[in-house]
Amino acid sequence: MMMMMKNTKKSFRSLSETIHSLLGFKNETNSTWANTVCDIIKSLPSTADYENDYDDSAHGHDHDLDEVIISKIHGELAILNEEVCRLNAQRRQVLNEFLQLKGNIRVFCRIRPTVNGEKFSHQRPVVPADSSGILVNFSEKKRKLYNFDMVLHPGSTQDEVFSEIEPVIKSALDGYNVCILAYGQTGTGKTFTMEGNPDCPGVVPRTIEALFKQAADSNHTYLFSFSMLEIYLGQLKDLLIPHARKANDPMPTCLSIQTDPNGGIVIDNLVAIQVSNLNHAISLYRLGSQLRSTASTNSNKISSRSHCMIRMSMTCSDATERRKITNKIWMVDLGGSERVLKTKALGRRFEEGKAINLSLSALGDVINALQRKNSHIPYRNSKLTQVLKDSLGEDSKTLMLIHVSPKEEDLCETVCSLNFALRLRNIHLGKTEPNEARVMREEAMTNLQHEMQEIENNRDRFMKEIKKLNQKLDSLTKTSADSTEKLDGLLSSSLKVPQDSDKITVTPQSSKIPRFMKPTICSTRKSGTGNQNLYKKDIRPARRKQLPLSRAESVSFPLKNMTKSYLGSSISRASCLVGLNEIQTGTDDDIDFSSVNESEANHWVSLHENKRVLSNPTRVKKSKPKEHMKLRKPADVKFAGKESRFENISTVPSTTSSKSITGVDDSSTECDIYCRIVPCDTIDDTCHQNDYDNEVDSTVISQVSTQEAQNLEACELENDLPAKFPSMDKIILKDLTKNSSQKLENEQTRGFSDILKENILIMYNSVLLGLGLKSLGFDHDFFQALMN
Ligand SMILES: Nc1ncnc2c1ncn2[C@@H]1O[C@H](COP(=O)(O)OP(=O)(O)OP(=O)(O)O)[C@@H](O)[C@H]1O
Repeated sequence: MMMMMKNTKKSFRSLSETIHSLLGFKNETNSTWANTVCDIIKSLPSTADYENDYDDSAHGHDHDLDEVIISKIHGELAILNEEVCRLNAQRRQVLNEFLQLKGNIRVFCRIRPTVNGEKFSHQRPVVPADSSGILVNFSEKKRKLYNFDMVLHPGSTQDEVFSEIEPVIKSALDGYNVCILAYGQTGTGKTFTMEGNPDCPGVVPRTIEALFKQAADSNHTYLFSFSMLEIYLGQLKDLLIPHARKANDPMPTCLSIQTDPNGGIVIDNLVAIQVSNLNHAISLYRLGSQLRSTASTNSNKISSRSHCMIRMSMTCSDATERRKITNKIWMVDLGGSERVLKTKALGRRFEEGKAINLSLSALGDVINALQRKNSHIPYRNSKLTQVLKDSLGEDSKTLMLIHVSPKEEDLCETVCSLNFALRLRNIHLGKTEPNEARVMREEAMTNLQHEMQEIENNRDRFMKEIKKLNQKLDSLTKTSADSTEKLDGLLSSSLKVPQDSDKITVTPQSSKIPRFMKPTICSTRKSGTGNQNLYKKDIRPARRKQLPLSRAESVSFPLKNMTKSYLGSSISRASCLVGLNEIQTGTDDDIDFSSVNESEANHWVSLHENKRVLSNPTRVKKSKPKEHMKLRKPADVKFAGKESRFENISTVPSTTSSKSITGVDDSSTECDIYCRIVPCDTIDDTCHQNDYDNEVDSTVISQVSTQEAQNLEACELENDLPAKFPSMDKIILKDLTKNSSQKLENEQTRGFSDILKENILIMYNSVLLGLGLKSLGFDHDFFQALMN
């Protein structure tokens, strides 16, 4: 490259010498363009200058030092990352041991506080005994203690509940399937625990938040997707797809449960939406919650009549040590168990209650069989257990949150719930765990917790170190990129190196070139030179290029009849169609894609592990043409007949020309098009009409007198000028007519031989200049422009 540059430099010199020697008559001719050519050549940097600059910027000591530091940082980062991976694996192992000691199926009990002025007799029926026991008072003499992994007393906060759940979220990120279930009688606070309210968010929003946070803190990249369904009357319903409400509404796609070759559960047709942040996931959760089947019952004003299941799937491909590449966390708000006789439910409510009780019983059977390590696990007895099949077994973590009512009249249901929980727990830990064994277990758990804390502290330290190094690396690479850019700038200001050619093209400094020598924008575009700087990162596409109608990545989505809380959030295709009040459809075919074309729709829904995964779609708004852009529309514009005529117009001061003539402020690439477009509001229509109809042939001018020619030209020019600028057009007109009269005067005073001589001389010089410039790499377009 250096050799090439030197050779070219030689050719610059020889060109300048050649032109100087060949144009020995330069002084006689006194042509301004010949002087300008010499100026250009003189202004070219000398070889020595270039070499110095190049050496300074590209081969400086700083640059070398940076390179050394960068490679050192890379080395350190590799070691630190390895260390973090090792600590992650260690932490995972310790956490797993800890959870195993705690129990892969853990059972908590939450006692609902009194609400809405509920009153009690002198003795409360359900009282927390200690942190893990509940005392049930059947009568004054008869009491029974129930033990759990943890008891959450009536005054417990959502924070306290979540702190018990948090360790399993780490397990989920480690690749284990996790299942969090809220079980209990109707009206005992299951939905409150899982969903919460804006003031006290529940387990679902907190879990999602923790997932995103912990994923961001880890040194891996996770991809999350959100799904939500309900099991209503034994049927699976996608809560991100609107249900049919009217008779003629199409039925939603049927969800079916399949098992993949690895034993994983796949729900066919379930919508899974990739979520990149908490807000996105929460807006989907809210949307799904609104579609839940609820009804008012004797026990609860807004009673859930189904099992609501929220699934967050996570994929992490860059952590080989993870249990699975893709795993999931299920958060299930189970339907309330109820005594149908007590609730006096009839008809549909009765059917709902029956279906809920049946599936809850099936769930109890499955967990019981799992704990007993039975050879047959009765998963197939309900849809609920089929869906949770791969999240309840050995290789997963289960949390059961049992909810009980504090009311005496609910004692029977409370005892049922407690017995259900006991059945799960007793099997896991053994009915009578000796005290000694329990103490040892607890001690081991505390040690493991400390060990885990230490590992996490070390890991955090390393992570901080990695972050610091990365920042340093960024700043160093930026510096080196800056210096490269500086070098590029230097190169492009003097020598332009085309990517695909070994030729070096000289780009003369535009300010030094007379206007007639500048290539037109059209020619630069054709030749790929000009504004398209090869080294510029953001090469702007020509404006004419239409933007694609939709992008794969999401920003926002137009929502029909969406409540205020959803506005501005990214929502699924389903939500786009939901219209909440106007529920329409559920199938791919039925979905109202009226605002979306077919290819877009296909783009949104991609198959991901047999699931329908909606990549977050974005509808790119067709923006209304701006006022000044409207001027470009054919109906609104008039084309000046000749380029030369336009050029006259373009001499109108910049404020006018930039707005009214080009209509573009920054796109130089489009300039050659819009330059020729004159908006109708800047040209008087009558004048313009004359302009075309009465266009004067230039040959006529030679036949008329000088004065007539002047008048005619002035008249023509006057017609061309915008009527809006009377003062300015007079000035321009005066200048132009003056020039043309001078020209005619010269024509008359000089003899024919003089004119011929001058023309030959110009031609001769042009050829010489052409030969010289050709050797510098100027292309055909340039000469065309020159000739024009
Ligand atoms: N821990 C709590 N603190 C304050 N209010 C609570 C608590 N638990 C429940 N509630 C209140 O009790 C009422 C019933 O709760 P919720 O709807 O969550 O019960 P549920 O078990 O989900 O009922 P269902 O099974 O019928 O859906 C609600 O008004 C809720 O706000």
